[in-house]
Amino acid sequence: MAVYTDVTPEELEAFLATYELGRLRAFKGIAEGVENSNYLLQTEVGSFILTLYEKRVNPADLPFFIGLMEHLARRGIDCPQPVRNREGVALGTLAGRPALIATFLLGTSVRRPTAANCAALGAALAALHKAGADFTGYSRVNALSVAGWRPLYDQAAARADTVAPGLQVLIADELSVLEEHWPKGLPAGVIHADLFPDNVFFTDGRLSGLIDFYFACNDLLAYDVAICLNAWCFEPDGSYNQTKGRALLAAYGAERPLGADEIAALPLLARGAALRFLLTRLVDWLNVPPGALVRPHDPLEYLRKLRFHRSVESPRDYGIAEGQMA
Ligand SMILES: Nc1ncnc2c1ncn2[C@@H]1O[C@H](COP(=O)(O)OP(=O)(O)OP(=O)(O)O)[C@@H](O)[C@H]1O
Ligand SMILES: N[C@@H](CCO)C(=O)O
Repeated sequence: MAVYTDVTPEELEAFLATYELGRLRAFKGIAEGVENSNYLLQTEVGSFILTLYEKRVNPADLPFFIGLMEHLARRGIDCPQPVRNREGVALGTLAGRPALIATFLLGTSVRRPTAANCAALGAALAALHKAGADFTGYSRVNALSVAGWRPLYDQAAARADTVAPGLQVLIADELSVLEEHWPKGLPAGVIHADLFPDNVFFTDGRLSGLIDFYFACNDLLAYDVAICLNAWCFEPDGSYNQTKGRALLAAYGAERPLGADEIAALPLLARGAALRFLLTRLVDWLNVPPGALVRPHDPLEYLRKLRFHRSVESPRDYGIAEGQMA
């Protein structure tokens, strides 16, 4: 995350007094991430994460996110647990923002995922999809699926070529193709939609937790797989690592076999996922708020990934095993 909204110790102490978490011992802003403001809190009873929701989070969606984290935890998924205040309410207001305290998960994220990490991630993603299947109390449309990309393009188009020559036309072309051919009718359910390595914790080499559910929504399950192929299976030099892709896809498929229609759609879904992150990164890159403690992500990383997906000829190029093809 990042810190966009400053909180004073007095404000925080008054907020904490409404919870059964004891007195505040220490707190500090967390620089990682780009979306919301996050603080690590130490209180008399332990460590917690305080999140203040920023621009991309619609307050109306917060009951979905909070309900989902509670549901997944009940289904055995290791994820942060919203902490309820003395009145039994999880969501509060602090420094003028919607605010949530959640449990702190142990573990660290990996910077350079190995094939074994990718396999663990694939299995955890499938487990998440299965655990989300009976989360029916709330639903949330994916605001950052294909219908949401053109508005992002419109925000960035005029200045896109300042980031890379020719970028505006490339995105416009890609958008037209994806809008016309985006798959319909594939299996859908609750997806995480942002399960990057920085949102997955490992302890002693074992996957120990998933965080950051603030893009979770109801969408195509295979789109979540495509997001993870983008986020986990490329090397720093921009090349796709088929061994990592194979590990991720095989471990996912062992828990939740992909259908032939989902496999056939993978190249297009991966293109869409690359465009989604290219667009949000581009908009953020062009609009860093003055004074914010944030490091914007490089949009061009996703331009390179998009180019790879455009060159793919078959789902086999991602490492789908023969046995997984119909
Ligand atoms: N429940 C938690 N337990 C432990 N650490 C956490 C927890 N939630 C967040 N963090 C820490 O805060 C950092 C930022 O959190 P998070 O990834 O949710 O932020 P974000 O702004 O939504 O980021 P992103 O750019 O991934 O969308 C994480 O990298 C992690 O170090
Ligand atoms: N995971 C995203 C940031 C949060 O949406 C990215 O790397 O662009």
